Amino acid sequence: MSDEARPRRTAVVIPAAGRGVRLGPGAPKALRALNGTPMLIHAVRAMAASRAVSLVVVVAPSDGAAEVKNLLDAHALPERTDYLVVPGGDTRQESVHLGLQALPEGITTVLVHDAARPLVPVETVDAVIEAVRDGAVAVVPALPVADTVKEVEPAEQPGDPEQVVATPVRARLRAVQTPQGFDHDTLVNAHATVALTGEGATDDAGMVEKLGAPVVVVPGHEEAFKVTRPLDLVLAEAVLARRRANDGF
Ligand SMILES: Nc1ccn([C@@H]2O[C@H](COP(=O)(O)OP(=O)(O)OP(=O)(O)O)[C@@H](O)[C@H]2O)c(=O)n1
Ligand SMILES: C[C@](O)(CO)[C@H](O)COP(=O)(O)O
Repeated sequence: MSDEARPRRTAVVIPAAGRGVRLGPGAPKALRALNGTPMLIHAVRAMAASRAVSLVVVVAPSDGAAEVKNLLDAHALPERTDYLVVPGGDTRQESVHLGLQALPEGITTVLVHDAARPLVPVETVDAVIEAVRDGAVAVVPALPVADTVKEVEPAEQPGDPEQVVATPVRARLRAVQTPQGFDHDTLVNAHATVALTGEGATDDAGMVEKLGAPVVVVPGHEEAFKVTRPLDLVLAEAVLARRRANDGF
């Protein structure tokens, strides 16, 4: 079968194995509730809302795969989408790598989406998928940066102040979100390469950049923010309350 005739199957890997240290003590972050439903379930629903997504691979805390399987079984999820759960690793990068290894043959487009970004709208998910299907090998949703960003030299001694070394031009900076979208073989190759060199990256597109491949930007969304610190939980609950109020009219 020629490449053009291959059916285009899209899978999402959801790294959900983090502890959520910055959120404070409690259950692993992905299992914390937002409006009574675990953050992970919101994130899975956000991905499965796209009709293009046929498989969701959840990368669970290494000691919590059974609990996550039970959670997925207990919540109503679209029938057109299949779900797999695999145990995660010590870093986000390792967890995504383990999720990629669980993908079956025939997947052509892969999205990687943080469980910690539970409220991303389906329009953003579809825009990422469309850009990959239009030929981009890597796609990131991104927003302009609101604050001025400084590059600093870390303090030499604990307690010493950091020194500013540069102020990048803000108009050229973007805050990148997830889901990030990829041609399957490009992402698998990028992860294999960084695993060999030992070089890390804080997002998956960063690994593709290390291969020298182009990364395309599509508009991100304010509601795709990452739940990282306690105040983000307050914002997430407020977004959900606004959605409920809008649905009510
Ligand atoms: N070993 C890890 C670490 C992180 N993640 C996932 O990567 C996403 C983004 O990471 P982040 O927001 O940094 O989550 P945590 O690592 O849980 O946060 P913290 O650094 O505060 O502990 C989250 O969905 C998280 O569950 C993962 O799957 N495996
Ligand atoms: C992938 C990511 O969400 C893009 O902004 C981000 O890099 C994750 O970083 P974290 O340190 O794991 O929160």
